[in-house]
Amino acid sequence: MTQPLSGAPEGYMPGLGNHVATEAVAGALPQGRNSPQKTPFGLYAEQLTGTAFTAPRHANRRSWLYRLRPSANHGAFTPYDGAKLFRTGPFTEQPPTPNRLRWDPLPLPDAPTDWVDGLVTYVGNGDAAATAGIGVHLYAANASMTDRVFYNADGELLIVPQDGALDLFTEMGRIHAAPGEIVVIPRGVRFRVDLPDGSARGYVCENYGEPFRLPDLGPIGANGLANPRDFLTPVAWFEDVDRPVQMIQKFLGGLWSTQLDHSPLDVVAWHGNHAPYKYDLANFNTINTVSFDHPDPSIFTVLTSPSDTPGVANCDFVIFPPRWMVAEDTFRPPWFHRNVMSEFMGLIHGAYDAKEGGGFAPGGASLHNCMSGHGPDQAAYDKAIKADLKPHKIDNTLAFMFESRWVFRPTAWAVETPAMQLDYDDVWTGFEKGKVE
Ligand SMILES: O=C(O)Cc1cc(O)ccc1O
Ligand SMILES: [Fe+2]
Repeated sequence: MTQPLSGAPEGYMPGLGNHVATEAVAGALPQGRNSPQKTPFGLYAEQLTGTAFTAPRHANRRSWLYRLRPSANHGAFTPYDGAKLFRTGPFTEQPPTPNRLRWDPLPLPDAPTDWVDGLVTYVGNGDAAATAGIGVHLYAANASMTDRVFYNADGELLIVPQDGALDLFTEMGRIHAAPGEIVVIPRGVRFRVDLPDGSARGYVCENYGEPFRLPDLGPIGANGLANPRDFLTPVAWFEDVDRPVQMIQKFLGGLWSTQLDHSPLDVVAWHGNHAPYKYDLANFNTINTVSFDHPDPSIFTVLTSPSDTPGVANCDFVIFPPRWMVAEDTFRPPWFHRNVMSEFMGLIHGAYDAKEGGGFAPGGASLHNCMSGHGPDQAAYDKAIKADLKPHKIDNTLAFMFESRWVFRPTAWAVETPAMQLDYDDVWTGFEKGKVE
């Protein structure tokens, strides 16, 4: 097995977007060419692309997989009737709403439910067919995927565990992800999810658009925010399993299933740069003011999916990690604002500094769409204007935001569930009027 380079835990290779080569069995990887006439061990060579063949080199993503059987080796797909709350853009179930929405955490299911069936779509935007926009899902699961594998033809999946770790067995290797880490599974990569803690909850950003990449750093310089070497890609791993395995895919919103007589997680070796990866958000190098004012949260961008307009993201994945607050003569929490970009937020643990009055709980979620006024609740406001502005560490907290140029539309489930808080607007009532002489 390829051993990781220095610094990475065993089983992972450090770096993001690198062209790597890895084999689970020595000698499985063809040398010097991608598709030799005779492959080692009679493995089947297959190219998996994440971008068009002709995408510019800096954006081009593809990998070569060497597997026990060609992945074309399956029968017809028929409609799959599980995962009943999993939705895809265009989102038309509900009219777009300018209302600010907030949800209590998603309860764990009563019946045995695995990661795929436990996905619940809250909001989304764009259109998977147009390769623009994102779907935002939460999952609550209490069963591992046994003899079931999933892949998504509609986009990549950025998974944010909130409660309970995930063991992801992918075509390209194994990833263990605990709350505080994130995982990205590229479009098309097949995987199943085990729940080592027995149950799990978390968030998923399904990205129909340009794959996530690191943001440019501009005047910050060559280092900072999420550093490339902290991203971890698994080494090759495979299972040689000859028994019935159900393969589910999502294809333009439709869920389809087919039965294989083997596990499709049978890639013995691979090379390329289209691969899953994980990242521990604790490694984020947080940059903030050391003088005054509250900078825009774009300084907290971990990954960005650009749109075709420079600087205007299809989706930015932004975090609000533990950090020192030192700003002088400054209202330190998020200010009141109305944004052109739309914001979906979640909380992994702790409390969020703009909401002191309760209601935004770990596992909960909120939506503030384009031009919807929002910001600190009254408790956060009152505390901040009275605060003694000593250096203060905001600790034991981890919130995040999926921010998008496209307005989010809720699903029917999201506005009908009792988890939606009907009184969210009230957090901005009761502010005392300013007194003008
Ligand atoms: O609305 C939010 O809480 C997210 C947010 C945080 C911040 O520090 C500045 C702007 C912003 O939208
Ligand atoms: Fe905001």
